[in-house]
Amino acid sequence: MVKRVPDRAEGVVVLQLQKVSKRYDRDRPVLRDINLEVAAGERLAIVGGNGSGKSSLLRVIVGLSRPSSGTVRVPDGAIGYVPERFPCHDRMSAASYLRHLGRIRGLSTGDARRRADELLERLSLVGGSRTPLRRLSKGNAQRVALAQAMLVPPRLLVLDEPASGLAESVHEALADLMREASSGGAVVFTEHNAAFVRENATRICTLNEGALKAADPFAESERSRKIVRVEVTPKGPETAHELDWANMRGVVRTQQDEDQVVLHVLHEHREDILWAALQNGWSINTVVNEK
Ligand SMILES: Nc1ncnc2c1ncn2[C@@H]1O[C@H](COP(=O)(O)OP(=O)(O)OP(=O)(O)O)[C@@H](O)[C@H]1O
Repeated sequence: MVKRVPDRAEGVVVLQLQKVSKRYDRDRPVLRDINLEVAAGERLAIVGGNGSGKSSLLRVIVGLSRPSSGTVRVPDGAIGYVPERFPCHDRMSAASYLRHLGRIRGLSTGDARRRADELLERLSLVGGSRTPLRRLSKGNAQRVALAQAMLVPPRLLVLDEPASGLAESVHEALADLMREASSGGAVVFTEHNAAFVRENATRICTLNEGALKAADPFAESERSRKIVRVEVTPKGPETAHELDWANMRGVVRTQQDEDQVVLHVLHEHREDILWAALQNGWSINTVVNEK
């Protein structure tokens, strides 16, 4: 059952799940008796392994999938949703698509155009806003998906792995949009990029065996696991390939330090990261244990 929460005041609960379970066919439940409250101002990250049910939970929240049992209460205002893969096979350009959607969502033609242009500029759509949707790369389609979710300020913004498919150069713009959304509502997102979660979530929950628990697994993993500091530099613009270090498995944090990139890497992934650097024409300057 899906109900609407009428209260629009700041700080109040905008999303509430009560004993929500989901099973596909006769399989064992993907979600079991999930209770969750998210208040305005929060940016909640749901983390968990592959297949743990994160996307299923988000689809239940936005109403694309019905819970097998339990109640989902959503806010009265707009809900913005960005799926893991944004299907865009249309010949329409990104700008026209967003303008049309803006009109459908109640904006005037001028406001829809201005908001679409502003969002595409903030998200640095590569190739320009006149490119037909079906010619967009996955990362650029993801930028249009984010823009459509933010056309009208959503009361609840739901993002399925927003950073993973996006170039690191756009992560700050993404984080900015998430802060903007949580200033007037709440954000719920899933993400495999640990550094992005740590920097942008105000709260973290883990999904495991269908159960949702409050946790900060990254703080815990950093306390209990060995971190290695690896400093790398590209050998030269012609020889080194650009690498998306922050999205690599085992990298918990990255920093730019003049011309070198400082990587904080989980010890067990150290060899993979060093191998990736060497394979892609990067020099390894330092490798030291952090503790
Ligand atoms: N429409 C569906 N019909 C049947 N089974 C499904 C459906 N959608 C998801 N599942 C199954 O439910 C389980 C959870 O899938 P889900 O995509 O929600 O996990 P996830 O945590 O988002 O995974 P990932 O991190 O790999 O994206 C998986 O076993 C998946 O195969």
